[in-house]
This record gives sequence, structure tokens and C-alpha cells, in this order.
Amino acid sequence: MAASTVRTNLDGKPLNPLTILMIGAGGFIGSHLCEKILQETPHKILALDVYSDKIKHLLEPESLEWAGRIQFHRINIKHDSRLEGLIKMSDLTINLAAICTPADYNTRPLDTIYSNFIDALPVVKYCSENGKRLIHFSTCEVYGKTIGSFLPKDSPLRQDPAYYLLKEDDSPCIFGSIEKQRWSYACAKQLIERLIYAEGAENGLEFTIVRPFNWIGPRMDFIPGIDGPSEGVPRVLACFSNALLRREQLKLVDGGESQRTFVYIKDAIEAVLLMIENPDRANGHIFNVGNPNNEVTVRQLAEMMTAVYANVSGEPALEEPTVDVSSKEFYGEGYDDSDKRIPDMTIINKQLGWNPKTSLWDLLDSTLTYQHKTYAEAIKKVISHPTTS
Ligand SMILES: NC(=O)c1ccc[n+]([C@@H]2O[C@H](COP(=O)([O-])OP(=O)(O)OC[C@H]3O[C@@H](n4cnc5c(N)ncnc54)[C@H](O)[C@@H]3O)[C@@H](O)[C@H]2O)c1
Ligand SMILES: O=c1ccn([C@@H]2O[C@H](COP(=O)(O)OP(=O)(O)O[C@H]3OC[C@@H](O)[C@H](O)[C@H]3O)[C@@H](O)[C@H]2O)c(=O)[nH]1
Repeated sequence: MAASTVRTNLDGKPLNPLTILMIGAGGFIGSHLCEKILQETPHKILALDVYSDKIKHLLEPESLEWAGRIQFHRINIKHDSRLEGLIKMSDLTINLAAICTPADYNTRPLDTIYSNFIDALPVVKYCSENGKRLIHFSTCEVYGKTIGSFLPKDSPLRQDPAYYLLKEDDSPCIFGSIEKQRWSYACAKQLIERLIYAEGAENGLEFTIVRPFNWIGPRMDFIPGIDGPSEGVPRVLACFSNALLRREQLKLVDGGESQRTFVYIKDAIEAVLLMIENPDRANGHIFNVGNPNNEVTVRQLAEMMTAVYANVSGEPALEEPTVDVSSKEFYGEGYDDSDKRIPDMTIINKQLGWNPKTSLWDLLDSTLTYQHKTYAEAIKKVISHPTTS
């Protein structure tokens, strides 16, 4: 591994080992980022989260080759005086902590706003006051709806990228009305972005903002009734995986017409490592991180996942693998949706030379292989003994 050799950045400068405070290290993205940093770099991680299940394999046993380079701190940043001390001890803080599942945005809007704005405030403040660098995770949802979504359905302008391509320094942020509480998350993320940007402009905070575009892969969210609440609604990858594992129909919200671009978590993590190790190129920037080549409608995603899962499991797909449900029925009152999300890649290409590599088919193949291996047996047990779940 590279830890014993001298690492250089994109400009050929040697890199000193960093101490990185990773807030939300126990989540989906955090677990992959911890793995990458420990396996490929000499950097140290102060991993902060309220949960550690997804990074258990990195914390135990003590004999692992990176023992001593990762330390877990079980802390809730809502109320813990240790936060500032940890920021002071680190060269860089990465903030991933958030409530970020759409089922929560309209049903727990207060928790969503507190988590994505209020709870992030001390992190920004302590970084700014102590002259520490911050990489903050925002979201592609700050763009909201595309300009093109307001055009008539048959308008040829809808095919023009000027009406849908999402550009960091150009596109407006278009949300629905206040009673559409779906946008509580996007709005909170937008305000914290503006605050970080202002701290940079007025007080010299060194920051990078990341806007992930539907990063997916192993360890994303949970499978209801197995490693998460039975009634919980995770993001689409886990919802569809859960249905496939249980041989149930995949639910298409409002016909599954919305479009998304999906990027493989392992590609996306490469971009984050470039940001970590190239501050001169990353500071002061907002980066879209996604795969513009992997666009599908949610219906197409369901069809692809059904086909891939049949290959992986060796079980034929259901005759009617999908069923339509209304958003009101699925998410409740106040849901709304982003119509289309294609990231413009100009800034990340220019600053960091990063490009995603993995096709949607390939990333679904490795992810569903993982889901099958991890959950198929447990699901069978729960189905045959429903009362013990
Ligand atoms: N996965 C994606 O495609 C995606 C897309 C857009 C934005 N993001 C952003 O990236 C970040 C990470 O997303 P993820 O997919 O890994 O989500 P995740 O839910 O898997 O991880 C978030 C982690 O933060 C922790 N956390 C939340 N509140 C906390 C608190 N008060 N104190 C300590 N820990 C706390 C959670 O326990 C969890 O482990 C979030 O900010 C999210 O908004 C992710
Ligand atoms: O079972 C399901 C689940 C979801 N969906 C649909 O699939 C699409 C994608 O849903 P996801 O749950 O992955 O969430 P979204 O892409 O809407 O938002 C996500 O993207 C960016 C991040 O900030 C967050 O992780 C999350 O808000 C939506 O149109 C949703 O309505 C279904 O049709 N069926």
C-alpha cells in the first residue's frame, strides 16, 4: 500500500500526512471514504458519528494494518462540547452528517432543517474561527427543478441543454412552494452553502462544497426489517433492492417518470480524495460530482435492476415486476420531485481532472451482488418466521 511511499498531489508536490475529522463517518459515503483513505493514503481519521456499524470492519480488530490511523468518537454534534476540540486537532474537517432521505423531508421537516442547517452551524463557525479547512457535503437537490420543467411537455427547447444542464456557477435554484415540504432539505442545504460561501468571502474560511448527484453502491441506507426499521423508507436503491430480495413489486412513484443520473460510490470517492489532497485546486469551489452518462428514468432503473438481480440471484423476475403508486400514498402530503438531474462537469474536470468511469449496468451488477450476498439469507429467514422479525 501507498502509506510508506511519498504521495504527491496533482501538481507533483509531496503530501504530508493529514489528520482528518470526518463528521458522519459511519454513514454510506463516510464508510467508503474511510476505507479509501486508510487503504491508499497515510492520513489519520478522527471518525465521528452516532453509529459505527458500517465502519466496524475498519475499527476491529486492532491488528489491522491501519490500526492507530482511525479513532472512533461516538458523538452527536447537536450537543457535544468535544466538537471544537476535535476540529482544532485536525488539519481538515469533512462534514457529511445529515438527515438525507426524501421520506423524511415532508414528514419530519423540522428535524430535516435542524440537521442540515442549524446543526452544521457550529462546524462552520469553529472551522472559520480556528483557521481550519472545511469540505462540506451539500446536494444536487439545491438546483431543485430544471428551467425546462416549466416548458410545455412537447417543447423542443426541453432537448436543449441550456434548459436542463445543472451548472454550479450559473444555474438557478428552483424549489416548490412552502407547503411542498419536500424542499425543506434543499433549502436548508442551500442556506448552509451560502453561509459557508460568505464565511469564505468575509472571513477567509478555506472551504470546498460537494454536490453529490445520486451516489449509489454497497452499504447505502438499510433494508427495512433487516438492518433498519420495518416501516422505514430508504432511498430508491435500497427500496428497489428490498422489493427484489422479497420478490415483491418495485413501486414506481407517480409513474417513475423522474430522471436521475447515478454514479458509482467508488468513482465518486476518487473525486473526494482529489479534493482532500489538492486544496489549492479545490478551495473556494463548489463541485458537482456525478455521472452525466448514466441517466435513466426511475422506471428504467427499476427495469435494469430487475434484469440485473435475476442474473445475480439466478431467480427469474416476476411477471409484472413494477406497480405504480401515487407520491401522496408513498411519501405523504407535501412531497414534490426533481424532474431531471444532469451535472455539468466543466469545473471538476478543469480543477481536478476527474471523470466517472463505471457504467450503470456495471455498478448495479456489483451493488446487487453485494445486496444478494449480504441480505438474501436474512430475508428468507424473516419471510419464513415473520413474527421473529
Ligand atoms: N448519497 C448520496 O447520493 C447523496 C446525495 C446528495 C447529498 N448527499 C449528502 O452527503 C452526505 C452523506 O450522505 P450519505 O448518503 O452518506 O448519508 P448517511 O445517512 O448514510 O450518512 C450520514 C451520517 O451522518 C450521521 N449523522 C447524522 N446526524 C448526526 C449528528 N447529529 N451527529 C453525528 N452524526 C450524525 C448519521 O448517523 C450517518 O451515519 C449528507 O450530507 C447528504 O446530504 C448524499
Ligand atoms: O421505492 C421508490 C423510491 C423512490 N422512488 C423515486 O425514485 C427517485 C429517486 O429517489 P431517491 O430516494 O433516491 O431520492 P432523490 O434522488 O429524489 O433524492 C436524493 O438525492 C440527493 C440526496 O441529497 C439525497 O440522498 C436524496 O434527497 C424519486 O423520483 C422517487 O420518487 C420510487 O419511484 N420508488
